[in-house]
Amino acid sequence: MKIALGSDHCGYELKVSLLPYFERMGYEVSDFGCHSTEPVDFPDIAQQVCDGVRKGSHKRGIMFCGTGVGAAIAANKIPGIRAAVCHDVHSAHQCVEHDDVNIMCIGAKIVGPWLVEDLIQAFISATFSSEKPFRRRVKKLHEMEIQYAMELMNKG
Ligand SMILES: O=C(CO)[C@H](O)[C@H](O)[C@H](O)COP(=O)(O)O
Repeated sequence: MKIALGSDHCGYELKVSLLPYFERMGYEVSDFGCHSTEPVDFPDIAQQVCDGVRKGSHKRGIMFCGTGVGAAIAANKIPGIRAAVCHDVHSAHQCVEHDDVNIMCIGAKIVGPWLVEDLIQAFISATFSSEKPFRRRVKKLHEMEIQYAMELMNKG
């Protein structure tokens, strides 16, 4: 599974510290930035990471900012993206199993170096459930995207 990575300046060091972990686990990753601790704006990075996922070159994405919150807000603006802040292992797998989350957002200033590996492992190993209620709900999320996009277009 190819994974798109991204961070802002607050998440940069944690993201980079995880590169040996990804290699050890045999996960193929692309780093869409940022590439230093120079301040950047998380929406710019979220766009890069999410484009990798929605265009299909990467199956899932993982983003790191200070809290994970800004990254998740930005990612959820992008059609086809379902992003969640996950700071516990149960959410990290259930968000995929029930909600087909494709971008996990982590607060680099909130979680520690051991927990983050468990979060990533849970997120990457999980698969979307084939049960009807979960499929129906994700379909509704998709329909909401279309509905609100149409509203905007009709406003001209
Ligand atoms: O946590 C974040 C957004 O939810 C981001 O990491 C921001 O960068 C955070 O707001 C910190 O910003 P600053 O420019 O480093 O003060």
